[in-house]
Amino acid sequence: MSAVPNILSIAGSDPSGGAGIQADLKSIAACGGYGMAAITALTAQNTRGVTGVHIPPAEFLSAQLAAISEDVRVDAVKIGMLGTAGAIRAVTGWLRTLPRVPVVLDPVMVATSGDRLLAADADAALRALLRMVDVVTPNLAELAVLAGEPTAPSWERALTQARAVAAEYGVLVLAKGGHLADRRGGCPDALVDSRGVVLEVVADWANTRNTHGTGCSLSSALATLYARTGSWPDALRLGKAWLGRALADADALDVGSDAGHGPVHHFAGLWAGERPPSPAALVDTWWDAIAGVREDIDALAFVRGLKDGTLARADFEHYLRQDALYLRTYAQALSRASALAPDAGQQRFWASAAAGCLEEELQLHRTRLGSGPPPEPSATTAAYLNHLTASGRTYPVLVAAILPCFWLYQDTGSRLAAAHRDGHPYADWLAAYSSVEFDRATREAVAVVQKVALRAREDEVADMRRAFVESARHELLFFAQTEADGDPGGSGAAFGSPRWAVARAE
Ligand SMILES: Nc1ncnc2c1ncn2[C@@H]1O[C@H](COP(=O)(O)OP(=O)(O)OP(=O)(O)O)[C@@H](O)[C@H]1O
Ligand SMILES: Cc1ncc(CO)c(N)n1
Repeated sequence: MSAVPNILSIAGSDPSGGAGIQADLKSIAACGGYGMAAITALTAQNTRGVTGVHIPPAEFLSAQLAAISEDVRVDAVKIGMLGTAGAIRAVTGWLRTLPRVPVVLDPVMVATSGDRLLAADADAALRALLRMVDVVTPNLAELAVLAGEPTAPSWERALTQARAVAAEYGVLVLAKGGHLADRRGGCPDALVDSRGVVLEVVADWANTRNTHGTGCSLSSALATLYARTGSWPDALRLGKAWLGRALADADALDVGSDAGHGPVHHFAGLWAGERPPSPAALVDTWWDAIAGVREDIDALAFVRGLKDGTLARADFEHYLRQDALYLRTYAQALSRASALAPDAGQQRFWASAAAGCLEEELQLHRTRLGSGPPPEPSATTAAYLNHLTASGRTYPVLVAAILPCFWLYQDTGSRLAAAHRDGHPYADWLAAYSSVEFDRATREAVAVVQKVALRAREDEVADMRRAFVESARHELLFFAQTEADGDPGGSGAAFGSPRWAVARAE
């Protein structure tokens, strides 16, 4: 079987190319699918609005659908403008003839311009169709119609409506925040089931008028990326990152007059040399890839001794000496990430992490280890530092290599924290790595790396993942180097701050 999924759009035509099947086919191609289109309606439309709608007989829609499914394997379906109750019934009837296929329904009722795109008597038919789909992607106004309420005045209310719709129709609801009046936070979208939010993704607001067809584009991207990943949350993460790029570069196109809303740039990433959004770019899959390393860390005598307090002080101090040395070069890697960062938010995050890391290193020396000369790096420490330095050639690979140092310590620290009790000889260490500040810094670091990975080319993503996995292996070896150096050293003073700074990237 080909790795390229066959994606069918059942939707209306927008001859100006920004919405409808034209947007769907571009989105499907940009996201790595083979696009097909069964046309429900012709609109006469441009970036300023809809001037006419022509709907062919529903029987002809049925004929198009039958022609496709008699011949072509359909891996996912996106449904957009349906126009009439007859068209909806044709689609519902056709879906019943198919083996199980993932379906995304964008319940197109009105265009961005305010023009009506669904007949008033089609409501009941649409609700029947709703029960047959996997995901429905209403904007705020459409969500309100489906929920039978006024348009939500707040995002919280929209989420409540989404949950009610999910429960009533047995679907996932993607509530979209593109029309929110309150633009103080980012632009939120949330995948909601009958129990509540499954995944919320908050995007930066794109400062552009060119948002025509974003709804069509996102729903086709979701269908395509679901066919490629088998996961709706993953499809949403990838689809939103792709749409964000298409919105950010929308003004590079010159389509329509200033009075209208132009299209987004579906191929912005591809034309810049990137590959279609890749499931391998999801950092959660990297985390899964190091499950064995994480198990090995938990099983180390050093980590078990740290947890229950039986670890020999000399072993702990040997580790700390190497760690102080490590942190000095790690801070240089963080500073280099700051220097290479593409925007001020990321620049600031890495710079303050570097500063926090150096403070920690000084504190380690002063309190636990006294003021003796720095030790020689062990072979293990040197190997890890060489890897970090070698990863510093490009920003994406560097930040991927930096990440396990945050993530594995936060993960290990939060699990060891259960052992935290008065009189524990390493209580200060346990507290530092399970602090809320360190949790927050780690979340932020993961989010930054995720953002970078989703914008990277496929070969860069592969390099990032390799660098991440290699750093994780070095973390394991680093914990494992517990041979004592014979010097009992300092006095068990407190770690005031966690290992890294806690600034936020945005
Ligand atoms: N200015 C913007 N900046 C960032 N994201 C946006 C912006 N406008 C819309 N989006 C995103 O675009 C997608 C479509 O959202 P929206 O709520 O506009 O749906 P819609 O009304 O169905 O779209 P359409 O404009 O095609 O009718 C969502 O993922 C939303 O978050
Ligand atoms: C054909 C068509 N489908 C959907 C929309 C919604 O944006 C539109 N404007 N035109």
